[in-house]
Amino acid sequence: MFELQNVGYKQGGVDILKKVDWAIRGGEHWAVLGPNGSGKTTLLRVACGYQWPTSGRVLRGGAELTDLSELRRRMGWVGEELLSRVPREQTALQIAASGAIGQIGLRLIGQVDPTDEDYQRAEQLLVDSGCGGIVDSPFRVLSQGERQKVLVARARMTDPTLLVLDEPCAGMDPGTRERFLAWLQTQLTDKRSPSLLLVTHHVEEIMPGVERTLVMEAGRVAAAGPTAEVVTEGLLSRLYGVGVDQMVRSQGRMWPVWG
Ligand SMILES: Nc1ncnc2c1ncn2[C@@H]1O[C@H](COP(=O)(O)OP(=O)(O)OP(=O)(O)O)[C@@H](O)[C@H]1O
Repeated sequence: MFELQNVGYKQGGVDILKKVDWAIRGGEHWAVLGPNGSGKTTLLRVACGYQWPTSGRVLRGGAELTDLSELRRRMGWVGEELLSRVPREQTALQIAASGAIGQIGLRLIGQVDPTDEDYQRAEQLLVDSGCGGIVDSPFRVLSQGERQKVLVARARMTDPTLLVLDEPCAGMDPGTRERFLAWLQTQLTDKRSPSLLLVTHHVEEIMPGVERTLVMEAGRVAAAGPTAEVVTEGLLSRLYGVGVDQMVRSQGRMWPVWG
């Protein structure tokens, strides 16, 4: 689907990304792990076409990209920055439908409104994600889990081939998080879903459907491949500077017991 070859990103004389090679094929779901400041967000911004690398190549479908907006159109992004820009008084349906016109919520004047078909599609996406009961609720009253689902529905309005979820469980209580992750697992196994990139600091959030993991360390790819092979006690201890006493494996998930 897309490929980064020998990608570097330098800002203010600092190498933020160094010699990154990464290829994502259609239908693959990836987790992206790495300590704070290791370059995850920068990598995804390059991968999704929000910024050019300062060296290396970005390919899509085997051909080198010359137009980043082409890449951006095929990517959906759900993260903290987006969450903070949502107009809180607008309804779940309005927020979801605004994805069809490339906006975060609707402006009251001077814009092209979503069509009736867009609203129907947005409602269907919300219903399919178990949010049928909150379509007319203002965003401000929604739970953290519902907010994430509304933003996923918004991102899916343009049929992205790849969807980035940047720390979607941040701030969720354990019950909300587990219900959200159970829902995410159903999305991962649904053939209609786009490929997913899940950025997280918590290994246990890597659901069984996320079969591959890329690990960033100081701007480089420290490891990439099948999650079960890549995510080991030794790697986690080195990455985070805290020992892992044991890794509990249960129902396809891994729970590190930090020492
Ligand atoms: N525009 C910028 N100018 C200078 N330095 C930057 C810029 N953007 C990011 N950095 C630096 O690059 C490094 C990687 O940042 P990035 O946000 O990609 O890391 P991250 O792995 O996503 O971190 P976190 O887990 O904390 O979100 C950090 O040291 C950050 O301070």
